[in-house]
Amino acid sequence: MANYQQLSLNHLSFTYQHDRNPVLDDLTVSVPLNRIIGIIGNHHAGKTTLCRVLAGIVPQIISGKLTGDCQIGDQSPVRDWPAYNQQTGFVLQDPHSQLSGLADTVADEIAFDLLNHGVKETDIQQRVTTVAAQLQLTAQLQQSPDSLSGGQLQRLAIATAIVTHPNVLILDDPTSEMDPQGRRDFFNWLKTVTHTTIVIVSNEIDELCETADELWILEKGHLVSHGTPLQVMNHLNPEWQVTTPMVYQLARLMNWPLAIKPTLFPVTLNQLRRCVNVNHSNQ
Ligand SMILES: Nc1ncnc2c1ncn2[C@@H]1O[C@H](COP(=O)(O)OP(=O)(O)OP(=O)(O)O)[C@@H](O)[C@H]1O
Repeated sequence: MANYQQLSLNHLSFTYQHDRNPVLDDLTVSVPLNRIIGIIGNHHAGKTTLCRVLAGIVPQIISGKLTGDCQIGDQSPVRDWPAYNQQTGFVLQDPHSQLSGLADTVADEIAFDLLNHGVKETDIQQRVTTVAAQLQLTAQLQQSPDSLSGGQLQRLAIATAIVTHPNVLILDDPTSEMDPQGRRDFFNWLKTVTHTTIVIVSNEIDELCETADELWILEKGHLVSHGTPLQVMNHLNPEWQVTTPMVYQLARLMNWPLAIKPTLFPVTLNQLRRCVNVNHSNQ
C-alpha cells in the first residue's frame, strides 16, 4: 500500500530527448515528508535533472523519457501533473531565469504568482512583507529587480518560490552567488522552515551537514548513497570524490570519534563539541 507521508522515488530513470543514455538511472529511495534532503555529487552527476523531475519540469516542459515514479505525499507528476505542480516551489540554478521580467519592483515580483492565483490584495501585501523580512529583502522592496546583487537576486528567487506556501521546496544551488555571511543566514533560515519538504542541491558541505536530515549522493546518474549526514560522510567511497565537512576532517586528524559510536567521526559542530569534551575529560 502506498505511504502518503513520504517522498519516494521508485526505480526512477530519465533520458533527455535525443540522448541515448539515462541521466538518472534507476533511483529508488524514500524519506518521510517535512525533512531537509541535501543532494551532492560531482559535475554532471544528474543533480539538476533530479530537481527538474521533482519539480515536474521534466518531462512535461523539458522533453525526455521518464520511467518509474516519483511521489511526494499523495501526488505524482507522472499520474497528475497539474495537481502535483501546485504543491511544489522550485528555485533554479540561475535566478535570472526564474523571474518574470515583467515586474517593476521587488515587491511586484514577489507578488506575481499570487496575483495570478487570484489571492486577495490585503493577503498579498501581508505575504510579501513577511517573505521579504524572512529573506532580508525589506529594504529592497521598492527597488527594481535589475538593481539587485547576485545574492539578493537569489534571495528574491527564493522569495517568489516560497510566497505561494509550497509543501515541497526544491532549491538548485541557491547560494552560489551569496557571500559567506549571506550563505550562513540562508542556511540558518532554512532550519526555521516548517511543514515543508526541502530538497537542496549545494556544494556547501559544512552547512549541508549542519542542516540536512538526509544526504543523497549522485554519481553518474546513480544514487550511490543516502542516509543521515553522519552515516553518509562516514561511509564514502573515495571514487566518488566527495568533499567532507571541516568538522569531520578535523575529528579524523585528531582522532576524536563519537563517544557513543566510536567507529564514526562527527560531521556537525555539536557532535564535535561532545567528542572534544569527552576527550578532554579522559586526559
Ligand atoms: N536540457 C538538457 N538536454 C540534454 N542534456 C542535458 C540537459 N540538461 C542537462 N543535460 C545533461 O545531463 C547530464 C546531467 O546534467 P545535470 O545538469 O543534471 O547534472 P548536475 O549534477 O546538476 O551538474 P552540475 O553540477 O554541473 O550542475 C549532463 O551530461 C548534461 O549535459
